[in-house]
Amino acid sequence: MLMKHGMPSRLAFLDCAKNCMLASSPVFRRQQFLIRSLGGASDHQIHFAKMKDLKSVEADAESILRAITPPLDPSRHKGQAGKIAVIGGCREYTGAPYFAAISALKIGADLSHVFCTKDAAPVIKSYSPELIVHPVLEESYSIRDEDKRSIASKVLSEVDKWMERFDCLVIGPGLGRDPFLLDCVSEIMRLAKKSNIPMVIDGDGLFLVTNNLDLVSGYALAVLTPNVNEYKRLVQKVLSSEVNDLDAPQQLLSLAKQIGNLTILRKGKSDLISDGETVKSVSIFGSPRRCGGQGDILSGSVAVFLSWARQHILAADANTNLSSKNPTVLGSIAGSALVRKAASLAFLNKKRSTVTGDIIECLGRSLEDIIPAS
Ligand SMILES: NC(=O)C1=CN([C@@H]2O[C@H](COP(=O)(O)OP(=O)(O)OC[C@H]3O[C@@H](n4cnc5c(N)ncnc54)[C@H](O)[C@@H]3O)[C@@H](O)[C@H]2O)[C@@H](O)CC1
Ligand SMILES: Nc1ncnc2c1ncn2[C@@H]1O[C@H](COP(=O)(O)OP(=O)(O)OP(=O)(O)O)[C@@H](O)[C@H]1O
Ligand SMILES: [Mg+2]
Repeated sequence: MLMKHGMPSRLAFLDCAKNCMLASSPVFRRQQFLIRSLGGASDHQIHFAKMKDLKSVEADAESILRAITPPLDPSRHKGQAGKIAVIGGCREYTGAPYFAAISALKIGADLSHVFCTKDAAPVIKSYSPELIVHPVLEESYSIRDEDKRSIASKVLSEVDKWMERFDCLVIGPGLGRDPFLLDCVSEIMRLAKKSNIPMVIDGDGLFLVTNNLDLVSGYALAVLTPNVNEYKRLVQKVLSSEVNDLDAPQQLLSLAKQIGNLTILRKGKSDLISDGETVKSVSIFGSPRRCGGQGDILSGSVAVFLSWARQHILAADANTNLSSKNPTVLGSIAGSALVRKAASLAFLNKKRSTVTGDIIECLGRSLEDIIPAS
């Protein structure tokens, strides 16, 4: 029924208007109720059946958290519990990289770095003396065209000096979308891949990789953590289709497989995690507050747990008891579960006024409830 330029015909328009009126009429709603009572499969029932499938893949997140969280052993030295670097923070956004980096420390990482623009650095430093902040990135507005090449190579060498020390990078919280800055970050990602450093990619990092899939394609140590918008863009780009909520696990599996078996953590009412081989869900009760910044806590948390899962798997050799031995999946499950638990605890205290900082303050206690420090 489409005419030239993809415009619907008048007939189709009338049909659609009739259906809308029908759907809202009391007679139609009563008919639907009768069909449901008599056993006809309504959309709701089909949806419920799929939700039941989804339940069967619920991860045993607490066991994973217990298995991969390292003991507080006095013989360990600084750095062994993890060194994380967040690549993000620009003129507009200074909160997001701070949330990601401080969350990593509050969970138990030893060192947390932030690589951000020169403008953002003093602001992020002023939030916390705990973070190591490198003012190395540049946006187009602050440089001349003829200087771009030399500045790009300077940025890269500044980050390269540190690269081998990191257990995981978080790419994207508050990064912005400046083309020059994103070109530099693409090069940083290529460096990280060469050194086999895991990467959690979030926020504007997802904007970058959705348009440049080669940056992560086939890299098993990458985790993408899309929110609803970011997931939609990824599905449209990679699968050339729309998001299918009725078959969410299957679609996520195809997406992860298609990009080359990296791990995707799809955030939502339940978080879904897939590496293209399996799909797990984390449905622990979280918070009904949707204040900005909760995804940033998650990206920093996944980075820490991913590093711990890698250490655990290496140390435990083949004897480890975990059903998934993919550290990116284990790290995603652990991060998702802990952030949701912390969000629910924060909401218990603060109700409607819960903000991201309140959730960060609950990370420690939430982990303590699962695996006490002593
Ligand atoms: N306190 C902070 O500093 C926070 C910063 N945040 C950062 O904010 C940035 C955006 O994240 P969101 O979760 O809001 O992103 P979303 O993709 O969910 O949407 C952001 C907004 O940008 C619009 N948009 C979509 N495509 C665009 C494009 N190509 N160019 C310009 N605008 C576009 C969307 O319509 C939406 O209104 C990320 O860097 C993220 O990390 C958030 O994490 C929230 C907290
Ligand atoms: N409807 C929901 N119910 C419960 N928890 C949710 C819901 N939606 C998201 N979450 C949880 O909130 C956290 C952040 O997800 P969200 O989709 O808000 O990320 P985001 O949009 O990237 O956040 P940010 O503002 O940091 O960019 C995740 O831990 C996710 O599990
Ligand atoms: Mg986000």
